[in-house]
Amino acid sequence: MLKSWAGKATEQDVLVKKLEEVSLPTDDDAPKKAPEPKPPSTGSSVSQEEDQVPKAEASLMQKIARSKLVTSKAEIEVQRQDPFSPLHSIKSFDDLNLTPKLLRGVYEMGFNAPSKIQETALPILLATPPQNLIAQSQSGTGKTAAFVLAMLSRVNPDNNFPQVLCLSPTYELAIQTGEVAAKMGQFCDEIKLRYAVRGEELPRGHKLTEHIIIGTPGKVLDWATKYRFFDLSKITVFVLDEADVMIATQGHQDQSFRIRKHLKENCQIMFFSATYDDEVMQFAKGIVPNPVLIRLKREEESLDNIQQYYVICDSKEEKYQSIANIYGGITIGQAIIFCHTRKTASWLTDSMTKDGHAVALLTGELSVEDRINILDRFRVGKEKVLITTNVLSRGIDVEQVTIVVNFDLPIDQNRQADCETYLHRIGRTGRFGKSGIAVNLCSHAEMQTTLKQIQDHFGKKILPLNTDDSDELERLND
Ligand SMILES: Nc1ncnc2c1ncn2[C@@H]1O[C@H](COP(=O)(O)OP(=O)(O)OP(=O)(O)O)[C@@H](O)[C@H]1O
Repeated sequence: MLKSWAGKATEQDVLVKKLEEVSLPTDDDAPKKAPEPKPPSTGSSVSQEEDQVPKAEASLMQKIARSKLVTSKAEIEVQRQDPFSPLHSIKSFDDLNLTPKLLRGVYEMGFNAPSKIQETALPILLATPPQNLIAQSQSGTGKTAAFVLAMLSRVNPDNNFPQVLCLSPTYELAIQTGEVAAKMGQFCDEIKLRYAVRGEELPRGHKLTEHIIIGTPGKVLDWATKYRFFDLSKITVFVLDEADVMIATQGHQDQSFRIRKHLKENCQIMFFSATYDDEVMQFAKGIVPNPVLIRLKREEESLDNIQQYYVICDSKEEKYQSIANIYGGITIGQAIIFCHTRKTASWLTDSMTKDGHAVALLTGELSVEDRINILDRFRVGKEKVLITTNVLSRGIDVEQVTIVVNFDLPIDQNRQADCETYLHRIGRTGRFGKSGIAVNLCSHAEMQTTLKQIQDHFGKKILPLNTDDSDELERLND
């Protein structure tokens, strides 16, 4: 068993328990971020407090709640700086020349074949000479498993000092990565791991002997440069995980750059992110010289098997009536209803419960553990309807969902249509080639503005639906 010297919880249960005790994100070595300024209120139904959870918390929840690998129709796009370097994709973990113990760990985890990102990334990560990599693919596609495998296989256990360094944006995400490393390396007794996270203290003058360090930037920087517990110039593999979350945690960019400056030129650098906007790219470029760039191409076809409708409703009571009609008129597998604020979500939950429906409410004020319990109940069908906010807009698979209702249309901070969130929300239905229905409840004014922006963005017509007409509703069953 790979030894973790952190003295920290290494079991999922314990971790989840611990999460209850800390309010996230609690990475206390990161300077606190000032709250985002709230957009001015417009007096509409979306003017109450929005329900946004911090990126780190959302990412953690996805990691813990995910039941399996996310399958993606998107293709991998590879951009290489060096067109002559050998690059081939592998179809089996056996092709990677891993040590037998490591290979056993991989199979023990139930990984029969590499995922798409792993097929492409692993040959690059394990190539000789080592190549730098910037990889982007959506959450749940197997990035963590890919770089953890690379980290473990690059360790030289004869050298008893830190050689592999992995930076995570928060304590909890660092522990999650360590858990994967511990599982994958369960037969590699000789490899040792140490967490550099808050709560871990070492006596002055201590020299680390563990091979892998997984930690948060502030703590790692302190350990390496202030206390000299280990030598950054001896690091041969440097992994930066969750770059998009890292950027959202103030101070981490700067600390990561400072760590980076101490690394030797030949240190292999791997950079992973689920999203890839300009800020992430800037960050990546500052850290990774001459990288191979791989990314999952954007999925454009995701709306194809979803019938999209809108219903004109000028008050929340009218919206409620619409939902009641839909509920009475069509055969629903399971439904998710998205509201913009916790307040609306609670009101809707109370109203539906009073009318005798079994509904569940999932909002950001709940602990991560409670949210996961609610999702688990919904997954097994204990409730047919899940009412939620943007807390759940991305990343969670529930295969039985046949209808998604936007009680409020998704808008961004500038009160423009948030097309990405729309895609993620309605992408909760119609998964794996099944057809799904998305119903948007909106006012006349919103139909002409936000809904039109969404329609134009995706180039797909959103049709009117009269929920008072039972024949029309009946036709949705076809
Ligand atoms: N080759 C594989 N075969 C089967 N399951 C896999 C494979 N690779 C990863 N998984 C599983 O799929 C899930 C998602 O993998 P992983 O956490 O590596 O994804 P990720 O892209 O890092 O996600 P995130 O962006 O949330 O960190 C995990 O439960 C993991 O155990």
